[in-house]
Amino acid sequence: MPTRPRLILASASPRRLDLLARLGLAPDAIDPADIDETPLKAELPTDHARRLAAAKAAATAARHPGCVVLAADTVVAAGRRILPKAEDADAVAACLALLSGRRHRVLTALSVVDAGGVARHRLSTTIVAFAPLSAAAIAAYVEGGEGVGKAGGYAIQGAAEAFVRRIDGSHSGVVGLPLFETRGLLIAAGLLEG
Ligand SMILES: Cc1cn([C@H]2C[C@H](O)[C@@H](COP(=O)(O)OP(=O)(O)OP(=O)(O)O)O2)c(=O)[nH]c1=O
Repeated sequence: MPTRPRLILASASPRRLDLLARLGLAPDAIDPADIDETPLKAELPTDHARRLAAAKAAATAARHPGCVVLAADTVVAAGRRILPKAEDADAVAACLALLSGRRHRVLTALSVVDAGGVARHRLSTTIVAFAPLSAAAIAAYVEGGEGVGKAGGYAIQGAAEAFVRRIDGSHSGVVGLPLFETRGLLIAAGLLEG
């Protein structure tokens, strides 16, 4: 039986590690790519997510020839607008005020470079509908501190799931690693049985 290639997770995100474990996989190494995540001028959210996931995978794969490398990028988009990773409490409040009572997209782009150096890509798109949020509800969420550092200023895996009226797509995709698409790419890379 051929030996399975080593798996490198090109991500510093503990959430992605946990989600990978749900596929029965533990990476042989974690080696995040350190790339500039600034959107290009007028870059569309889907293009941005795809570009960053591919760049993360390529940067890490260059350091691990002969290994399978998995990278992802999650973007919260309101229309054509890319929401920032909320830097502080004010940014979290601004994101939630923008998302209140409306639908937005959460895009997670995946890139897997296989042991032969072939890159494959997938995009998971999820529509999330938020309830209208009162100033008090936003203040309480900001106070909890969960939204800082998160794309779009919230984390569905925490208290913010209570704001979600409806989700169409992939819950794991919103958290950061869509399991359906990840499984497909890892089967193609020979790391999982089809
Ligand atoms: C919308 C949403 C975002 N997020 C956050 C986590 C991240 O801060 C952000 C996505 O940022 P990413 O740049 O995709 O990932 P990362 O910076 O966490 O890790 P790496 O680049 O090393 O892979 O989205 C959640 O955790 N839950 C959610 O529901």
